Amino acid sequence: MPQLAFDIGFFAELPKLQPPVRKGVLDAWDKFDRLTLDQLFKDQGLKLESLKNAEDQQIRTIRIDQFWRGVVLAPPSGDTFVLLRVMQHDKAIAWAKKQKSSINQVTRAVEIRDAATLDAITPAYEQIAETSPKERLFAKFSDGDLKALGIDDETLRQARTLVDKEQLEVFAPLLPQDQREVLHFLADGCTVEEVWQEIVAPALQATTQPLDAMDYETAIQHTRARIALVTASEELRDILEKPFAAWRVFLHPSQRKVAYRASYSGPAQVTGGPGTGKTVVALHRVKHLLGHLRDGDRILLTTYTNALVNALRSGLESLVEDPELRDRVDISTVDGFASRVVAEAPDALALRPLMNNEEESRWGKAAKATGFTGSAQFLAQEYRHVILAQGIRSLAEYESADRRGRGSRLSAGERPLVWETAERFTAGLAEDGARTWLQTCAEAARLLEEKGPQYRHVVVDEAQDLHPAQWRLLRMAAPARPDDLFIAGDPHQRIYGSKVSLKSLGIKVTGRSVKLRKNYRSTQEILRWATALLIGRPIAQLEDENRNETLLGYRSALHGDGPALHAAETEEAELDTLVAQVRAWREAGVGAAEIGVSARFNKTCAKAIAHLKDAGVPAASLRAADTTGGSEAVRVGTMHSFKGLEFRCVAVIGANDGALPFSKAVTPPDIDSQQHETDMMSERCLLFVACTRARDSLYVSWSGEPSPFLVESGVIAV
Ligand SMILES: Nc1ncnc2c1ncn2[C@@H]1O[C@H](COP(=O)(O)OP(=O)(O)OP(=O)(O)O)[C@@H](O)[C@H]1O
Repeated sequence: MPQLAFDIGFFAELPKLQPPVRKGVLDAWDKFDRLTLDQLFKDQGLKLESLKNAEDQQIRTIRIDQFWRGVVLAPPSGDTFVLLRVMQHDKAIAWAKKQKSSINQVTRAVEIRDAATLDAITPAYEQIAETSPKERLFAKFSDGDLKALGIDDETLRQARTLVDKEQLEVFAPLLPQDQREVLHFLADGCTVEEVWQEIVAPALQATTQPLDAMDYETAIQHTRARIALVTASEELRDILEKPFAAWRVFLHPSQRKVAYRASYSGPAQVTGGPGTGKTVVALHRVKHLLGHLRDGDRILLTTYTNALVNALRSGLESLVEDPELRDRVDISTVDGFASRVVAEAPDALALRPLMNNEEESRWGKAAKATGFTGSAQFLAQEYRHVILAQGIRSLAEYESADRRGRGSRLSAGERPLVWETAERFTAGLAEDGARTWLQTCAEAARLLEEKGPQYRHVVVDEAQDLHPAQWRLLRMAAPARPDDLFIAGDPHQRIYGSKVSLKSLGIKVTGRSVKLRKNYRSTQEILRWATALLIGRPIAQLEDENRNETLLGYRSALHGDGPALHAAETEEAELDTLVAQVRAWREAGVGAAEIGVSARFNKTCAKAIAHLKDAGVPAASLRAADTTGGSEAVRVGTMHSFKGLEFRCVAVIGANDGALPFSKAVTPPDIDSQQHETDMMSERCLLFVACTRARDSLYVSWSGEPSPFLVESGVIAV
């Protein structure tokens, strides 16, 4: 039976296709499903035509409607066809004629390249290279190494002509996708071994069969990272209706390898820069675990904010169809989980959670009562980063506690007074029926220690900001067995001032840790700009705080404009320009809810909402839009609340000196020098997080003096 499969290149263009064209795709798929091979080739409506003067007679076109054509790979044997692109008639014909298909000898995957354009431009680059004083870009790699990574003879010839990364950017979109990635990784400084692990090893996992260079039927089945086989029209309809949901169907080989590994002997970790699909991998891992769950077993899937809980819930709904299976997953913030455990305890007391701004004044009061003369900020941090972090329950434990990581001096003689003040603080809370969130987590961990774990697996997203008390709770939530913890996080996105490493918590992921490098969200231009904010700043790993993380090989295959920057004289003028920018996006066809506006402070967000509304643009705060169903409003929220989210267009406003870094969020160096450094880094990461939420367009503005982060990193001209 013939069938029409779908190439990832088609999905990438899908959001731009109008509904009638998508319907045409569905009808075409239906024909492939219904007709015999002979009928297909004869069908006058479909016109499965080969093209004159084409590079490859296997590349044909089909009619989608009067104006649109599909470009199809139609192998000479087998009956699986692949829809590569849907384009307007003339463009489709021109594009189709230039493409050539092949089967990669190493990865065994089907590849498509723009052979005509590559042939046309390569001689010119060969000439440039001969006279260029620069060393060739891949000079240090032998032909043997490159071939072992799947670089074929044609690409090898082209790669050998390149002298710099700019030239590679010219060739890259024309090359077969895997080979393009191999060259990008090597050009970015990755080793042959790293690239092999990233690209070749996962592809080889999919097959052990010997290669027949003409057996497209088998090769198509093996190209799961780029070619989707759809078995039912409902499934295709669902895919066509959710054009941004390609992640459900296609996983990059490195993503698939992590998510669908049969089993991990202990905790496993996936890291990677923003937009590399860590959340996607976490969701697929949940799907995999659900497929192997024993009777009565359950999964806990956690993240950081309620907005992200909602996103995970809808992600899981689209990935796992069976509602009964989905019911075996509890999705919650870690704090939400802690509250539930505590509330379910037989002698549970209903304690109100303490708000952050209340905490410091309570520390002030406790210090006054005991006569401690240091600052309330010092006490709050000592409690958070030493006492709660180490789960200390007595003066004796505190007296022998390791204060490494704290940059403030405290003599042995001072510890009893600090401890007494901490006891005064907690007693005050208990009298008032209140508890900090971290205390709730600590209490929940204690209860689970008594009662035993509630889950078979725990999957943690946005892991980089969790506090040791939260980790202890998660550790207690599942028994220490294979596949107990699956952890996704990015240390470049730490925005809450803790620098906890898994190693220090006794969670060992060595040998079970994978880094993702390909960004699926933003354009390369936006990424390059945003990553410059962090370049040269050491970022401690999630796994081990004594080792630094890098963004080596981190890149996007998407291209577009870089960020638009705007310096305003006053805040009022800045908000006027924001309105103009949002209007321009709307006029270009971007839906209101696809636009996110982010600022450092709530008050700036409130002003932006008011300003947009006054100008007739629907706008709502992130939280309100979620609860009131304001689906047709521009989303406005603080940079903290933007964590983990994404929008087609993002405006980051108020990037001023005084806002980033915000002095109240940064511990003064004389109170704690190390915490000062950590807080400064968090502020910098906050700007990075906000900017990396953008898919197509990023706009950054400030009034008065710009943030020193923008100036120091050289991303704005001053
Ligand atoms: N294999 C894939 N194919 C297509 N799209 C993908 C793929 N993997 C991820 N994406 C898309 O890329 C975007 C980013 O994915 P995701 O949110 O999982 O990344 P992340 O690493 O968790 O990001 P962040 O750390 O910034 O929160 C999403 O729109 C997702 O649908």
